[in-house]
Amino acid sequence: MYGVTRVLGIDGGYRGFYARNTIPLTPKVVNDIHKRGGTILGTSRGGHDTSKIVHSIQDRGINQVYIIGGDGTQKGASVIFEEIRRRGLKVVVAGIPKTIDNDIPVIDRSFGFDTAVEEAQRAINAAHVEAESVENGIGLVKLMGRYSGFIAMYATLASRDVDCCLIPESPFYLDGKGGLYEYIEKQLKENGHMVIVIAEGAGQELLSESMQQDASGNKLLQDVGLWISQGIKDYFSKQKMTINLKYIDPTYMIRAVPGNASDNVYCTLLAQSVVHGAMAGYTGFTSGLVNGRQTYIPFYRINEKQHKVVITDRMWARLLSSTNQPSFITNKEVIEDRKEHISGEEKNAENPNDENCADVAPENVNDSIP
Ligand SMILES: Nc1ncnc2c1ncn2[C@@H]1O[C@H](COP(=O)(O)OP(=O)(O)O)[C@@H](O)[C@H]1O
Ligand SMILES: O=P(O)(O)OC[C@H]1O[C@](O)(COP(=O)(O)O)[C@@H](O)[C@@H]1O
Repeated sequence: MYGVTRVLGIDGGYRGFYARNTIPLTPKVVNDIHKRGGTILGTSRGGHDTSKIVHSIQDRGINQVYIIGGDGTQKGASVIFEEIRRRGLKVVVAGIPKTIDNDIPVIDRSFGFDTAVEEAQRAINAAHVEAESVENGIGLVKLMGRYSGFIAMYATLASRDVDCCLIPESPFYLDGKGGLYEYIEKQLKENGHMVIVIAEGAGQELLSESMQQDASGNKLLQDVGLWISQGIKDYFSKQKMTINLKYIDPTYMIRAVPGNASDNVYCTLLAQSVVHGAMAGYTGFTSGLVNGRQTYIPFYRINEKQHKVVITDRMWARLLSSTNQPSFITNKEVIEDRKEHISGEEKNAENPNDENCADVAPENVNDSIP
């Protein structure tokens, strides 16, 4: 449509700009990639050297850069965009949101999320079958989600076999009245089995803090699944009650599957519209669906904050009423949280540019660069 003759793939994330050879991308090369998991380009953490990246873009004569990744990647893209602007180059920088955690704000969802929720059903089903087959069976499934519990929340809502869903946004406690152990005991006494879903970032404040980071600076989390399995076993052993706990960690198996039909359609839509935006001369934006509509969102809006489950919102309330689990929070905390949320919304209403991306426009490379 646009008569482009050369498309280069950057191998292995940001460091691939300056440390690796490029991969020529032709229609033949990319024809089947939606049927495979992972990435033919490779991925990495760390290695964002802005100056070297922009030098490489200049040296190779690249005039449009499309960057696919999560919140860290979008931040990196924004820094590249600023440097390109500072150097006065006529190069478009556009982002495509990709993370199964769904922690990118503004957009309806990032691609891969829907697939992850669907694939998580297999693990939850297995946990349910195992738990139901034995006396006092507990099936425990860990799902991804460092800071945002969307996969756990949606997988729980979709399955309806889950009795308790624990996410990073909803602090919980273990012992005493209203605590997790009391709830598990009640469920086992009433139903003889139960299924728990836990997001990898849930309850991290209860574990000893890890000081380790990955190359991108993300904190390396402790395995909350193993930790809570042990806690549950210890509790019931003290209660002299026999339980059968099966812990399933399907996290990388879920991340490695090919996208489902809905994610494939979403990718087509994102890919086509990001190219149309770049060809129209827009730059410094991420492409994404907002309330079902295709939009171009300036980097500064995408990078403002992380998208998280709001535990005083309806979706979490729906989850609580479908699992019947305790909310682990007091009324006072709900009121405080709600107040905070509402005051945030009011602030945005006063300044719609802060929250409504329809009112903010990305830059046009032809206008902004001399
Ligand atoms: N604030 C930042 N500025 C520049 N580069 C960043 C920033 N945050 C992350 N990056 C880079 O973005 C890449 C991806 O970030 P990472 O956090 O690993 O994954 P994700 O994009 O999935 O959140 C890494 O190469 C990392 O170095
Ligand atoms: O491959 P790694 O480095 O172990 O990544 C694991 C992390 O990647 C994720 O799947 C996605 O996180 P990011 O979006 O930050 O890359 C997390 O849920 C998980 O903690």
